[in-house]
Amino acid sequence: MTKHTKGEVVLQVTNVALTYDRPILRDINFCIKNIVRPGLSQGQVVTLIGRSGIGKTQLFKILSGLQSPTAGQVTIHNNKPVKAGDMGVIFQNYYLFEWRTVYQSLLLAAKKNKALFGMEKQTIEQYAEQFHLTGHLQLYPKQLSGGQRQRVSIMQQLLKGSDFILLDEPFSGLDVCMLDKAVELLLQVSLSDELKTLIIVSHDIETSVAISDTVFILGNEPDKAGATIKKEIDLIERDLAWQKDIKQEKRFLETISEIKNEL
Ligand SMILES: Nc1ncnc2c1ncn2[C@@H]1O[C@H](COP(=O)(O)OP(=O)(O)OP(=O)(O)O)[C@@H](O)[C@H]1O
Repeated sequence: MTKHTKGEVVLQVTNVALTYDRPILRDINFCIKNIVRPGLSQGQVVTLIGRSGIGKTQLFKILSGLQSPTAGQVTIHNNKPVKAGDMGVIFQNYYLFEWRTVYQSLLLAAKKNKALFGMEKQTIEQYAEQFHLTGHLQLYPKQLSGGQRQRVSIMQQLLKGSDFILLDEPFSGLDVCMLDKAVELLLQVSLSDELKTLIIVSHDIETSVAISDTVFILGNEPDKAGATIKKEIDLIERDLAWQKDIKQEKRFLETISEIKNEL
């Protein structure tokens, strides 16, 4: 197994509950720790899995600071309560400003990042090359394919400089080719910085687990109203993380069955 240590807590969820006319989420407690791998800039990739309607989107919104929980709190680095804007959020439909060119949108994002002051244009061009978008910078979003929109959305969040990127169903609606590219892209993003933390909410269990180091299963427990984290699976401990072609391996398929049984 690759040598690694788990360091500081980068995100902590404490006693989070959400109630509308009935309890939706209860007693949500988990943390994400910074993974350190010698000689490698390795971010965290975490997947949140649960059956339809269980509360994944609600938890996603709470994690991103876009929604306040009824109780409990989410904190990031050094116990700072999370607020809207702290996290880069990529929604399923890759929302983009339709009336701005790709370049104009990216420039707006880059200008929010003080660390890029004076280097915005140069950084956009570098990312565009890396993400195969150089020839698309002067186009409007309606002139892009689904995969290109996704790459622009991810670039936007990277330019803003957020350590956390939350992705809602990043694999839905992609064909097999694009799916492979999206996976490659997310891995590339996770390797760009040790503190970069990707949190993925997805129905595509196989794909998201294959690129994750930790899986959290959101589900119901008998006789208790509201969903909670039923199980945390450390894929590093199981020697299933950071491995190419892991999807074919028996051990991986057993973990997928275990997850499905929990849903
Ligand atoms: N504003 C609201 N008022 C009342 N109930 C709500 C509200 N928003 C969501 N819910 C309920 O919260 C529950 C969880 O919804 P959520 O969208 O988080 O599910 P999900 O796990 O993301 O589902 P899916 O995978 O189908 O997208 C659902 O039962 C839903 O009806």
